[in-house]
Amino acid sequence: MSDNQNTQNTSAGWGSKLWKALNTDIGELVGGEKPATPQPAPTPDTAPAGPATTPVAAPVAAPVAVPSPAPAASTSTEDKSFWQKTVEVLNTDVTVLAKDVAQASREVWQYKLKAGLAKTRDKLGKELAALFGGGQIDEDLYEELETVLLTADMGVDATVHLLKDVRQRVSLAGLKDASELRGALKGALTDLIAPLEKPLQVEGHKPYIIMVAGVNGAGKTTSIGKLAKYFQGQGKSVLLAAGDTFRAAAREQLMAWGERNNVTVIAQDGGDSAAVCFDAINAAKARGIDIVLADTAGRLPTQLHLMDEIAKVKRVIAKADPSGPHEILLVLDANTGQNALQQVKAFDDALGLTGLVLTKLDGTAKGGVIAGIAKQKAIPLRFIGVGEGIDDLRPFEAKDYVDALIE
Ligand SMILES: Nc1nc2c(ncn2[C@@H]2O[C@H](COP(=O)(O)OP(=O)(O)OP(=O)(O)O)[C@@H](O)[C@H]2O)c(=O)[nH]1
Repeated sequence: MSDNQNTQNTSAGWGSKLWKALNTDIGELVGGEKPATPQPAPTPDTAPAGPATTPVAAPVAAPVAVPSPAPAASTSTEDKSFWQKTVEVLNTDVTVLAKDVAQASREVWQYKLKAGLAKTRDKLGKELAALFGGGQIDEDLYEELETVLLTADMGVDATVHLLKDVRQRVSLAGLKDASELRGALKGALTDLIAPLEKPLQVEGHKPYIIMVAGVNGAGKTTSIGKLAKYFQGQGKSVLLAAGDTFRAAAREQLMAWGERNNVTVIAQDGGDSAAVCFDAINAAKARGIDIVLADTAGRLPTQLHLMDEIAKVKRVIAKADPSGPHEILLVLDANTGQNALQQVKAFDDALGLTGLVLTKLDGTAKGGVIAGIAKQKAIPLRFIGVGEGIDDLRPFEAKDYVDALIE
């Protein structure tokens, strides 16, 4: 008999025994006497110490500990292995289930990303399809490729870089046919934007203070709501600082969101942004909160007094916690295209950015701007947004992005 058959037979024996255990009382199962009065059902981590009459409940949803110390002296070796096997199977199933859920969630995101990038892909894709349709690779083709990349908002520097890289790939691999350029372009683009892929690790500080900045309407407040949900999903506790004291609706927006999701929001009537952030950090310390997400009012880089004001918010945060802020995120609206590069530079000069969030990729054909950002200065692109839904913001992954952009 093969090992496989052996395992199946043993499992079948165990399975029918488990079925019996679930449906009959344990007293009968282990050969003991039927009790006069009902006893609580055994659970895997207590093991059968005696008879019971209540059927065992449905499998638990969290990993189960193997019985320890060893089950009661009266339990036979066979019973011990029966319960150990039960525990093993329950644990295995939960692990498999968790993997399935993670895989399904990844597939949903890849679908959303693809749908979100449809506008950019339709434009870029159609033009590239015409270019890569067939024929020889020649100078005319490179020129046309240059135009296509520029119109997808990649910017001059990134376009020059990509063309140089594509040419190298063509000559190294001895490519001749235009259809082979697609792979070369995907490779060059992935390599260019890969340095932006550095997921945010909220570890090492408690609270971990994340300050959020950006121009008006970029999606700061909405992104904070989405991020709070994202971090809650990772088992972290979150507190929000309604530091956008300029736009009253921003505070209400944040408070409504906090109420719905059971997240504390620190806000003040009037008051200044720095004071709200200061209070929020102290409240988070007192409550043992893991993450503080601090909103700020929208401002243009040309409004110098407002750029000074946001630098002050950063300094005041450092007064509440000398190690903070631990992350300074700039939220960019993808619709702004190449303009985003100036915003990155100005906010980086004022605050020293540690990460970027690119929102509204779903509403624009300017998704190529990521290449321009990567070429200018590879500040990690922590998250990208492809919709208004709460789950429409996720960590940036270069390969997924390029796959969704160039089919
Ligand atoms: N389609 C789409 N809309 C988004 C996305 N992110 C944010 N929005 C929308 O953009 C609009 C502005 O978002 P807010 O979060 O209010 O922007 P803000 O930066 O806080 O605005 P100010 O406080 O005025 O500076 C809202 O209608 C959001 O729903 C996204 O990824 N896709």
